[in-house]
Amino acid sequence: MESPYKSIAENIYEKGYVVVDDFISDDFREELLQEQQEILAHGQFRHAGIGKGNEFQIKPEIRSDKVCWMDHLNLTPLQNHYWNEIEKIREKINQRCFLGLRSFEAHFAMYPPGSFYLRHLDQFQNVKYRVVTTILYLNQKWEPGDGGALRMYLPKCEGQEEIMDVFPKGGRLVVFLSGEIPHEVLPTLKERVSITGWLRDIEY
Ligand SMILES: O=C(O)CCC(=O)C(=O)O
Ligand SMILES: [Fe+2]
Repeated sequence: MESPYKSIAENIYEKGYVVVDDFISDDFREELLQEQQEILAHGQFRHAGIGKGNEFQIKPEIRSDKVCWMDHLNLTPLQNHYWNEIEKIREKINQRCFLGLRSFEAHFAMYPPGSFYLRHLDQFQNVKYRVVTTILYLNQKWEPGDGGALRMYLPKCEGQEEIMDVFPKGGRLVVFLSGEIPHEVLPTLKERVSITGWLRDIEY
């Protein structure tokens, strides 16, 4: 079988996004979820905001998730394993797409019941170093009735868009071009846990 990393890079090159099921094993997903729950229990999650630097604002009417950033200089063993998986994607994307990706940033995200994130692009308006978004879902089970889909607006010819809804099924990885694919998180009925990361064209 073709390596998932190479196939991710090929899909990013051809269409700008890809959804990969079972990107990680169920054991690894469960361990990451447990780590997230411990961090949450220690009160280390914060209300997420929008914008960068002086533009940063907490706006619950736009996004109502909570996040905990990973520290790339101080990763736990599990976070390091996750980082290494993303590193393999970074290498393949650079080889195939010449995007000059140099670094990565990531946070755990937790959407409490009733929360959402309205339509947006992941590139900031003032600084555009986020080039590729990666989202890995950690919930054990997800039913369509639980809501919380990631809705992507895929650009088509003549300004048209195609809507694609992706459920946050555990172990599923979604990768897309941060500056090109608008997306939103539809209101979730259940606690929704993920790791969101961005491959960047700047050094640490
Ligand atoms: O969790 C998701 O499905 C998307 C999250 C997102 O769009 C973001 O954090 O920028
Ligand atoms: Fe986003």
